[in-house]
Amino acid sequence: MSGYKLGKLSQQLSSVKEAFGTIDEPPFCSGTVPFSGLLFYRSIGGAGAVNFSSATEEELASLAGACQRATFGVEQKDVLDESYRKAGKMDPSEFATQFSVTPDMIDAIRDTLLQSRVDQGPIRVELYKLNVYGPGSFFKAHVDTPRDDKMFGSLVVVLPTVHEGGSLIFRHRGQEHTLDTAKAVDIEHEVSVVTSGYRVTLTYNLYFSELQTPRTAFGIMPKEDPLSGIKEALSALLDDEKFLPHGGFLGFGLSHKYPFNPQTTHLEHLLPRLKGSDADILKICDSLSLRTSLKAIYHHKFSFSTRKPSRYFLADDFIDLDSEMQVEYDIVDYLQHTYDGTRVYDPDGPASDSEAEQPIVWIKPLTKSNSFREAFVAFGNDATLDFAWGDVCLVAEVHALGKESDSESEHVSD
Ligand SMILES: O=C(O)CCC(=O)C(=O)O
Ligand SMILES: [Fe+2]
Repeated sequence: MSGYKLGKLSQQLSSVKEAFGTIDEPPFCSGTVPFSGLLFYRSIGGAGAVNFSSATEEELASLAGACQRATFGVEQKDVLDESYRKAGKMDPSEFATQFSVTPDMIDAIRDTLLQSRVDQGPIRVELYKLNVYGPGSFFKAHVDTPRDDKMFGSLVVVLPTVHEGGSLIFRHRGQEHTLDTAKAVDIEHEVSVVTSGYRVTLTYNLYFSELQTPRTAFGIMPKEDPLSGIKEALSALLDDEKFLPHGGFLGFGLSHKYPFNPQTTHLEHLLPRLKGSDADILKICDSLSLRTSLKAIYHHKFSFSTRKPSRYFLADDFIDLDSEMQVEYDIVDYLQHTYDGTRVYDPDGPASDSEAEQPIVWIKPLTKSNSFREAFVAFGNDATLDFAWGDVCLVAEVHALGKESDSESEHVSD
């Protein structure tokens, strides 16, 4: 089982990786819709209104004056720090607007962010806040915290006012994008300093309104399956007897970020929540009858100092290392001796030296989009606090040649 190398298959594997690379959806989209209506709000001792067909500086200054200072979330707490976020906020109970999100806008979001390939069910849109960014306001780079596990993104509507600065800037895969109106999901973004005027936004949270079950979803089937080419490429690779002849795993880094708590979340409950291209991968693997599951993948922090960790532990669920008294081995060895899971190595990396390791071929590179850190007491010369780094990834099991790939055979050992 040890020492498997990909060798001559690299060409075929590259085309499978390339095919999977094409299913990633953009993490944001933008568009413009006309609006010239009114916004009413509660102010101290009365009410105010702004007419967005011709909002004046004075009207907007009054709206800004009726706002509270905006906070932001850090580790599940709301924090006020004007060196990080300087803006006004108003809760939906304090205002009413004639602006509404139309079904057309929701369709555009579905088509772009979710790509309509997987039936993700209806989208629920909930007004979350009004924000006013006056002169000198900004919001430094951050990633939004999903309100719950059904939230998949947010919609920011920039109302028509005269202002300069205040661009929404996204960073994704090393590229920077600047937008005026946006719908963002789980990627880093910031609002640049407003240099003059007032930038007024309405933010909506976007949710899947039902529990998502892409595995059994019954939706409108597209005429032609857009994933068929990818399925064929993967199927050809799996049929090649030189590919993982003794079995192993296909690994898929997740594109999206999911809300979870390693102490309380079970990975099997997260599986039906996969969205967009992550859900597509599940669909592709299901269609080829591969056993697919989410795994918590652990490695030691020192692995981060080398270019790429070459050994990991694939755990069937999150492991609560805080409750461990002390860990005497290398964390990957320790986990393997103590928990359900498998030690894996990348056949592109250094050769495996252990019979107990299985190869994992990364069809989509492991990402850090769902990484977490677990503290434990390491026992060396001294007992010191140490960390294991974990991430969540999707894996599909590839069975050894000549073995059935259905779940009946999993109890057969060799
Ligand atoms: O105002 C914007 O464009 C985005 C604001 C933002 O990032 C947030 O509220 O989390
Ligand atoms: Fe944000």
